[in-house]
Amino acid sequence: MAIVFTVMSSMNIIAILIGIIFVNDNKLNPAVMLSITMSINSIVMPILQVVRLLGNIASASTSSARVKEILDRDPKIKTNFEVEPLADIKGTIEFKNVSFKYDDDDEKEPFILENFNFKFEEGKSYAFVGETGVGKSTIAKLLLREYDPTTGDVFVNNDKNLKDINLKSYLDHVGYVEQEPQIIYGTFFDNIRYGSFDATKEECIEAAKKANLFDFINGLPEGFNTTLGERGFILSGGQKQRLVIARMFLRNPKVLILDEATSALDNIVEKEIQGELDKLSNGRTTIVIAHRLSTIRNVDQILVLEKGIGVSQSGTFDELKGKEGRFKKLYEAGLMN
Ligand SMILES: Nc1ncnc2c1ncn2[C@@H]1O[C@H](COP(=O)(O)OP(=O)(O)OP(=O)(O)O)[C@@H](O)[C@H]1O
Repeated sequence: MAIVFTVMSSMNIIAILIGIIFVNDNKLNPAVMLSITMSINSIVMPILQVVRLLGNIASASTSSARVKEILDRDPKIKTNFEVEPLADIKGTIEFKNVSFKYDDDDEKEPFILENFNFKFEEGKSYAFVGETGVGKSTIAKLLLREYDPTTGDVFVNNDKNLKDINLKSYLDHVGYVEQEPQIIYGTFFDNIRYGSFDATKEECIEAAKKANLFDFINGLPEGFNTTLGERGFILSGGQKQRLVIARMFLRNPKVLILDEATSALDNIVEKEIQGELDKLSNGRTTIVIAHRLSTIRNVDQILVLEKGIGVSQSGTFDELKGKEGRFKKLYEAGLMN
């Protein structure tokens, strides 16, 4: 297209130069030359526009072919929306011979989890600990079905393969408290209701009370109608955590995944929040992805992950802290703080 543009412009300039020579030699009237130049321009400009348009059409059709290629791709995670929804999560959740790596196609990439086997009992609490990068959060991602195992399976309700379950209905029963609490632009009501859109104002207030957030919100001039988020009221780290905990009380999930829920808080706030988290976990299958051992004192079972080994130790906090092994090392390294 640039070539056409250059050729057309050059021809235009040449025509003008020839015209000037003719005018100088008195072979052409200046008025006639002006009208010829204007006529040439009025022919050339539309041709250039058409050429430009053709170029745009060509690049748009290449882009739309790329978009189609992406849309036509089979999603890796099958959502099974056509399958009957899961009414509840009951019984065990089991990882059976699960091996996982993020890039299935890369043979050189090592497995993050290799032949991992574990059964979570209904209503009990578990914590994964281990050095950074060992695969703790990956376990949470597999439970949330952000990924499927490379090999092996995850079974819920004792024997239902997670791959075959209606994904939305499963996730409706799973609560996830992530490292960075997500606050949306909206009021406290909107933020607590986020994820349980049918909840009434009374239910939101009840959830805020359970998360120990009610007195704070009620003390604000606009109460639950205070706007949060970007350009709105800014919450502290602890208040954000409480807001997410209130959301969870409202959603009332059967399975709770807490990914380093208290990592960003100071010790005093962390202790206060821990009380609310313990209340929230009560009676639910709870899986904590932990960095600070102080947050998992009360869980039923701690699993220590080690690179290349998988689960190297398991037991209660008190059992593990007295035993030789990785947990004792982590404990003595000051991860209690
Ligand atoms: N989306 C991803 N794509 C590719 N590799 C990833 C991805 N997410 C994590 N990893 C890699 O997988 C390994 C395990 O990560 P994971 O986050 O599960 O570890 P972790 O034990 O939770 O670590 P941390 O304590 O630092 O959060 C790490 O080597 C990490 O770099």
